[in-house]
Amino acid sequence: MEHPENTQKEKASDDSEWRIDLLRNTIDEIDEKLVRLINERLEVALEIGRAKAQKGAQVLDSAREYRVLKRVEDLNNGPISKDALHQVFKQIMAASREIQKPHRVAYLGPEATFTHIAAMKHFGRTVSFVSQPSIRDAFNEVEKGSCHYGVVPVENSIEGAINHTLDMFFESELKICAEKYQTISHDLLSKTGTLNDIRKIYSHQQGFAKCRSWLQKYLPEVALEECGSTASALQKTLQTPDAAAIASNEAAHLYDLNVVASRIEDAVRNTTRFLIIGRDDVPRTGRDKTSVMFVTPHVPGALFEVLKPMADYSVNMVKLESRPTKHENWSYFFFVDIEGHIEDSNVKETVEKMREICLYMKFLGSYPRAIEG
Ligand SMILES: O=C(O)C(=O)C[C@]1(C(=O)O)C=C[C@@H](O)C=C1
Repeated sequence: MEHPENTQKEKASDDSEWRIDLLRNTIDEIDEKLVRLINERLEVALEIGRAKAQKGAQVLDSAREYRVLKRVEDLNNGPISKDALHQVFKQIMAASREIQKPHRVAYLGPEATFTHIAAMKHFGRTVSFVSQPSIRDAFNEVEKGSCHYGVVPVENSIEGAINHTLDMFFESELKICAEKYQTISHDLLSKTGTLNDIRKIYSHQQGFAKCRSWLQKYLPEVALEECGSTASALQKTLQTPDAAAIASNEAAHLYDLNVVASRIEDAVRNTTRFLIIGRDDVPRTGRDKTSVMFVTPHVPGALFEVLKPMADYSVNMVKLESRPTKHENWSYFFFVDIEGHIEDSNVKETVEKMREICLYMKFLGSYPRAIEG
């Protein structure tokens, strides 16, 4: 005779299976509605695209996208997290842009670098991303029109400014259309996702340097093989079941790998700020940043005089950076980020006053202020 406890367990398991099937039917019904609604939304976006094409307006409207994200965030009562909701809507809006007009985005490569990750997070995955060998190439691709936007790093919270990017703004007519903060953190990724399976680790030399203590503590016997890029470390890991790669968490999705361990770097995590460069004038959102570059006259107190209008018009400066002009010894370009949009009267007045005092001044763009993290 069968043990009564066993029959009870079997019955409970049958019940659960039946319940899961039922709930999955409900999910299928919801998915049907979602697909219909997403396509309905895309039809409307297509109409907007036609209207934009008629009046010669650009496809991407960062200010509108910001407002859409803010609105759905305010509507949300959970359980979906704010981040997950943002990701869903960013993908939907990327699909809208794609059917309005497919975009190409140049980024400082190679593939799977943090610039690539930041670009994908900003634009969504449906855009075509074109890897570039240098910051100059990323600017050039957008300037000659083969890409709509470029994504380049501009500063790191620990290592400071990325000088190549700042210097390019002197030569280039491109503007800053948006900014994106990306946490720089390393994960260990493998096919199985299990620490005990790992016999070899592939990484770019920087990955090994940044994660030395963790590797020594948890995988002291494992062979380390340096690769020319994170992309090649990931490719090799895909082909080697007992290997792992050091890369960003997002690279796990990109290469269909599993996370063995997260945040394995020795030092505190740092953040890089990336700029989205293009030709657009971005409308005001009410939560913006404006960037300008200038050269002051060579007289005592000149920098003080140039910055004074900010105090006079109550404008908050959030960054000041300097770079040699390379035309004359000890002469500098200053880069300033201030809060507000060039259409805000106090920002406009400030920039105009500054322009009167400066030897050279260039407006680099007003764009929505990004949230760190
Ligand atoms: O509102 C627009 O301008 C649209 O084209 C629609 C939409 C969206 O999907 O919500 C798509 C692209 C724009 O960047 C902004 C918003």
